[in-house]
This record gives sequence, structure tokens and C-alpha cells, in this order.
Amino acid sequence: PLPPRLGVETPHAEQLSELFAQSLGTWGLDIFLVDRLSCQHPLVTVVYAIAEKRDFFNKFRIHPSTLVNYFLHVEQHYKQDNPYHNAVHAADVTQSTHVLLNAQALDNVFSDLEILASIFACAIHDVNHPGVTNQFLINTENELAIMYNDASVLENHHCAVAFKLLQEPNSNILRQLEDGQRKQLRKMVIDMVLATDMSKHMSLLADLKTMVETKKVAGGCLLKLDNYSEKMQIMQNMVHCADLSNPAKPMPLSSQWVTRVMEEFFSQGDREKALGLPVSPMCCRETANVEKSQVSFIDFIVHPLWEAWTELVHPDAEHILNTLEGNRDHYSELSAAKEAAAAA
Ligand SMILES: COc1ccc(-c2ccn(C[C@@H](O)CN3CCOCC3)n2)cc1OC1CCCC1
Ligand SMILES: [Zn+2]
Repeated sequence: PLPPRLGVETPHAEQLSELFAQSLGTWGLDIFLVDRLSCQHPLVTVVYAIAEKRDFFNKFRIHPSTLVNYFLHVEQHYKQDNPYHNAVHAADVTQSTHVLLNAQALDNVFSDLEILASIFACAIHDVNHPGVTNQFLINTENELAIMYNDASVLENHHCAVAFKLLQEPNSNILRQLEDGQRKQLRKMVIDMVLATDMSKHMSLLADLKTMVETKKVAGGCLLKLDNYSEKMQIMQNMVHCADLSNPAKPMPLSSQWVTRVMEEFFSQGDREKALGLPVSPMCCRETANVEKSQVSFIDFIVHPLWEAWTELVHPDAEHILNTLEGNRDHYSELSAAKEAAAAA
């Protein structure tokens, strides 16, 4: 039997279908509205809609009920009481990547399997996130840090949980793939999720910049991507961009993400204080300067990354970079106004 047309039953099915028809492929889809209309199934409904749009069911002979069953499990393994690292964030990163994949500059660059791997990687990239950073897990000698020897602890955990859930009954969406395809997809997903570790950011960005330079020299086309490592570099940066896309979204969305991430950072700071540990940067609710931190985050991390991505897929991401620059100025003005008020 087929599942409901959105993957899950909801009293707002009509409205949610309409929203997806209008905006599933749009930068700035209100993922918080999707969360409400789907009755807190943002990940299942977004993945299901993308799977339909990209014809995954036929291309990979996935039964719709198997896809729903698996991603319901994945969604349930995102901690709902995390203010930030929850299923809404996973749905947001997945839908953002769906949009980035539609860039004209990326036409005919990725195979169907690479596209499935990218969407899958986004959907699972933070599954079972505990709401604290790698450093916190390492500092508290958490069992996850012991398990993964302090190396990309969270990222390894997300991958392991996602692939373990695939083995549950009626959940193996990769069952009908040829063995070689399944092995290839598993490798690609692991490579992408491990690349979302912020400790890899600088090297990932350096490689992207090099690729953009050589692409410029080679007359501006991406089609000469023949080897796995260049393809994977683009896919890793694409997912990393989507993971760091909050400041590049329309302000009504961006500001909600700021509130959520600060809430998660502050509760980590509370726990560090209670444990007598040094409070991590930006995690002290008494002293953090939220707007200033966003300006620094954008200037040192997010803008350099999106500037490189925008060059790579020129001119398809110009509007995203413009939104990011507008938001940066907004936070900078807020920060200056706050300082002026404090000085008065
Ligand atoms: C809306 O604001 C933010 C939005 C996102 C982030 C942010 C930081 C790291 N990441 C990415 C990780 O979550 C990578 N994860 C880890 C766990 O494993 C998977 C991959 N994201 C930080 C944000 O603001 C911070 C607070 C003030 C300035 C900085
Ligand atoms: Zn994330």
C-alpha cells in the first residue's frame, strides 16, 4: 500500500502540498512552517517531496513506504528538545541542498546516485545530535568521544546511527541498488558527513578556492570533473554550505536560527559552568554578544565559503551572497546600536 501523498498524514495536507509545489525548489522556503503543517514531520515530508520530484522511487526502485519508514526512524532519532540540532535543521539543510543542486552551472555534473547520496547525507548529517559540541564530549570524556578517539566524534556518530537504522525491518531503501552502487553511496555519504566537521572547514575551503581558480583558467566550465575526488570536493562543499546557510537565508528565517543556536550554546555553557569546566566561547548567556558573534561568524567563516561557492556556480548563487551580505550589515548595525545604548 502507498503512504499518504506527503509521506505522513496531516490535517494541513492541502496547504503543505501547495507550499511544496510553490517553494520546494526555492531558497527561503519557510521550513518552520513546514514543521508546523507536517505536525512535526519536517524531515519525512521534505525528503519524500524531493524523492518524488527527483524520481528516486523509480530510479532506485525504492518503495515509498520503505522510504517513509526509514526516514520516520531517522527523524525520531533527532532530539526534538534540541533548540537547534533537531529534525527541522536536518530538513532545512536537505531542502537547501536540493536548491543548490538545481544551479544551472551544475547541470549534468552529478549522476543520479551522487544526487541521492547528497540528499541522503543532508537528511542524516546530524542524526542523534546530543546538543553539545565535539569539544564538550571530549572534555567530559563522553562515551562517544571514547568510542571515536576524539576524532570527528559527532560526525562519526551521525553516520553510524544512520546506517544502523537502515538495517531495521522494512527500512532498507538501498536494498534494490546493485552492490557496487550501495558501496559507492555509503562511501560518498560518509565522505560528505565527515566533511561537515568544522575542523575540516579551512582545508575544504582552500581546496574549493583552488578548484575555482583552475576552473577560471579552464574557461569556466565544470564539466571536466572526471575523477571522484573533484566531484566529492564539490559535494562536500555543497553540503557544508547548506549546513552553514542560516545567515544566508531571508532575515525572518535567519533570526530564528540565531535564537535557536544561541539557546543550544547557552545550555551547553550552563552545563560547563555546573561541571566547573571553562565555558566555551559564545556559550555564556551572561556575557555573549549575539550580534557581534554573528558578524564574526559571517566575516571569518560563512562569507568566505559562500563567496567561493558563488564563484564556482556563477551566476546562480549571486542572490544568496547578496542576502548574506545584507544580513551581515543588519547584524553589524544591531551590534553598533547595542553598544551605543550600553555606552549611553
Ligand atoms: C545561526 O547561527 C549559527 C548557525 C550555525 C552555526 C554552526 C557552527 C558550526 N556549525 C556546523 C556544525 O553544527 C557541524 N556539525 C557538527 C556535528 O556534526 C555534524 C556537523 N554550525 C553557528 C551559528 O552561530 C554561532 C553562534 C554565534 C556565531 C556562531
Ligand atoms: Zn548541521
